[in-house]
Amino acid sequence: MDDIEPPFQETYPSLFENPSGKLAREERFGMDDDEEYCELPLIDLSRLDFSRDGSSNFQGDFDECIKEMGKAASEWGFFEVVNHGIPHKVLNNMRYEQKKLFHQPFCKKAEENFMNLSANSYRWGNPTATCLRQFSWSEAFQIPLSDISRLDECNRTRSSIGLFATKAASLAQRLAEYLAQHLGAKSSYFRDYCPPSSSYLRMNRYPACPLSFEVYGLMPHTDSDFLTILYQDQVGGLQLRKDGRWLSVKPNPQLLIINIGDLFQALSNGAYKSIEHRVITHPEVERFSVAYFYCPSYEAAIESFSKRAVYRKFSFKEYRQQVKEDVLTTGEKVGLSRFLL
Ligand SMILES: O=C(O)CCC(=O)C(=O)O
Ligand SMILES: [Fe+2]
Repeated sequence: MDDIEPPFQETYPSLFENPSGKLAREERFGMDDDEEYCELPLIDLSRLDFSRDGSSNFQGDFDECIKEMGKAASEWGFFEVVNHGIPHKVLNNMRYEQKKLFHQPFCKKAEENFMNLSANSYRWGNPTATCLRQFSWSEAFQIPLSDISRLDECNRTRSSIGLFATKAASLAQRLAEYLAQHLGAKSSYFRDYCPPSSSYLRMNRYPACPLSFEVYGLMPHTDSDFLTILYQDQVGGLQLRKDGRWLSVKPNPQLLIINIGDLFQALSNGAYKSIEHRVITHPEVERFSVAYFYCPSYEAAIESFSKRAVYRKFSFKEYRQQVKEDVLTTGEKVGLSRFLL
């Protein structure tokens, strides 16, 4: 059988020959010697649903739910949700198809026309890395929602991915609207500027990594969207930075993780936080996750709700171009601070 793994070490021998300085244990896990786990705020979204089982929830529960979300978005930039409305069957089918795709031979995945995806949809490692710390031991398919209908694998693959995307799109919009309302802002913004076709899915696979103390699964970053819905498996490895410490998120495939992206931080004038996060690798087990990135159209203007804006108005296109330029010239995304007034 052909190898499914991207040729990480073979392609970048100089990076891997003399691993320069390990990711020190305290850098991987925070100051303590042991991995430090955090309890993310867990929010039961059934309280948003007024007609569930024919019964109505109380307005008080609804308000409380939105308050909890707003608080989590401000204090953590991350929260977990249960009763989120995406059926487990949809999630399971998505994961099944994702595994099937990634378990194809590397040479097939890397083909230009694989599944009739747009060019550069498949990515792995980091071709511009100059040291191991900049390298990501992972592979991903990045799929704009507008590409899903033309996927030419079998129908089942297309419909499983499509169904997941449709459900995630509607959840993302609802959450964004409630989060905006919580700040007293107009929630119609999202309906007007975030058509489903401008969002995208990223399926991630983190192969077991023999050098798991040397290399990240995904480098530290913030997401360049309004919010992200993440569905991860049971392996674990996601960490977020809170108050200067890296904390690990306990994996629970029954829950979805929601995190605030840069654009919501700008829109909310810094009230909601786009938090840095990363993935560490596992020495023996592969890990899968899928992220839905809720984005506006390229032309959409991002402008703070507040009269005393701390960020200047910018378009999503401008933001993407700036990120791209910074990554090319400095090796890193600078992000929102570029747009501070
Ligand atoms: O795999 C994960 O847990 C995180 C993925 C992620 O942060 C991303 O794709 O932007
Ligand atoms: Fe991310």
